[in-house]
Amino acid sequence: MSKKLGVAIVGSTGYGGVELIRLLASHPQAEVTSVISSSSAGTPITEGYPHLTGIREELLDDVDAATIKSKADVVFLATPPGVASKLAPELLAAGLKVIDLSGDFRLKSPALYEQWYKKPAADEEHLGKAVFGLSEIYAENVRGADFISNPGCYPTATTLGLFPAVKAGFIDPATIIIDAKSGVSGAGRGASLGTHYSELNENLRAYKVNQHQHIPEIEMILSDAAGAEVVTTFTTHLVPMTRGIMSTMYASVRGDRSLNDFLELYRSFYEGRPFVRIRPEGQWPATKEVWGSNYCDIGFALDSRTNRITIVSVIDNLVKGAAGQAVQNLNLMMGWDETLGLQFVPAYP
Ligand SMILES: NC(=O)C1=CN([C@@H]2O[C@H](COP(=O)(O)OP(=O)(O)OC[C@H]3O[C@@H](n4cnc5c(N)ncnc54)[C@H](OP(=O)(O)O)[C@@H]3O)[C@@H](O)[C@H]2O)C=CC1
Ligand SMILES: CC(=O)N[C@@H](CCC(=O)OP(=O)(O)O)C(=O)O
Repeated sequence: MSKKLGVAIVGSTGYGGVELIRLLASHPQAEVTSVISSSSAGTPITEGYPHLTGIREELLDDVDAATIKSKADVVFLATPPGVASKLAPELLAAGLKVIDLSGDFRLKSPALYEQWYKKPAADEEHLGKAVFGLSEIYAENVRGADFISNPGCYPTATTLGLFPAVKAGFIDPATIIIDAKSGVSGAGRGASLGTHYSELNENLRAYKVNQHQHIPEIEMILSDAAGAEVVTTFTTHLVPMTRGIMSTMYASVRGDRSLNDFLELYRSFYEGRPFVRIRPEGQWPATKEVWGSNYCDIGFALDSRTNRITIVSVIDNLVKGAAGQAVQNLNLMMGWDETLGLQFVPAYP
């Protein structure tokens, strides 16, 4: 049997990192050879994650480029904003391929990053080198690349739902309004006032209204689809559930289009892309229907009274929104079938 590709995970003690461990455990061509922690090196990962007992018993490694290179060929960075901007250049210089799950390399303008993330941006040279990996849209750029910037969870659900209609001119981009909701694992493992049980349970709250760091990322993708600058309204809500994102999008339809025109457009746009599933008329996707899987499910309704389209797009934030899409990008980078290690049936109910 041929040797598998060695993969290291920085931030393996976080939710994105531990989801990478789960997905890569059944990957036929890649294996995790180093799980890394900046704060708990030398302790077993099972201390923080007993569900990995008997699956990953080794000790956590320290963050060190030379050690990572001695154990792996590809490194995933599942770290908070502001870490990859410093670490990725060192890892690339050591000869590693890098897939960054954070927002550090998505926006190409340092000023825009600093405006929305309120942190110093990565250097312009590396911002220019990072390939933005929204897999279904930019697969051609990802194939053969060495450095991938994985998209955000909300931008993935939102732009997969909007891109074909904007690109085809079926909707007026200036009229788009995006109403998005996320489960709490989207905020990572660290506890905070807004995410602890009694604040979250039996509650629904809007947050970061008009200030969310994913707004410029969504606008970057929609502007690419439109071929002109698009600005948009995007409101996020925290839902008392663990996993899942639903983006509900509204826009005015251009010209005389039927619902069937939209269904045909989307089916043809995503033909051969197994992780996007277009729902038939009248069937609305729900977050549970993609739970634990790499699917993005999209449903539509056209209101003839207002001539507005409603598009609902759902993903699992930790899979298609983070670790799953990162593995999909690994597959594309390596020239493998993009579904390797990702053929999970959603866990239902
Ligand atoms: N959760 C989600 O649904 C999604 C998350 N993302 C992005 O992915 C990244 C990871 O998110 P998530 O896993 O949820 O976050 P978590 O907070 O759960 O985990 C982040 C991990 O990063 C490690 N870390 C912290 N500081 C450093 C450092 N200076 N150097 C190296 N490692 C460090 C920590 O582990 P340790 O202390 O052991 O080093 C921590 O466990 C974030 O940028 C997030 O925005 C993107 C899409 C979706
Ligand atoms: C529920 C929740 O709090 N979600 C986070 C998603 C953070 C994230 O994934 O941030 P980057 O993609 O920018 O790294 C948020 O809304 O900020």
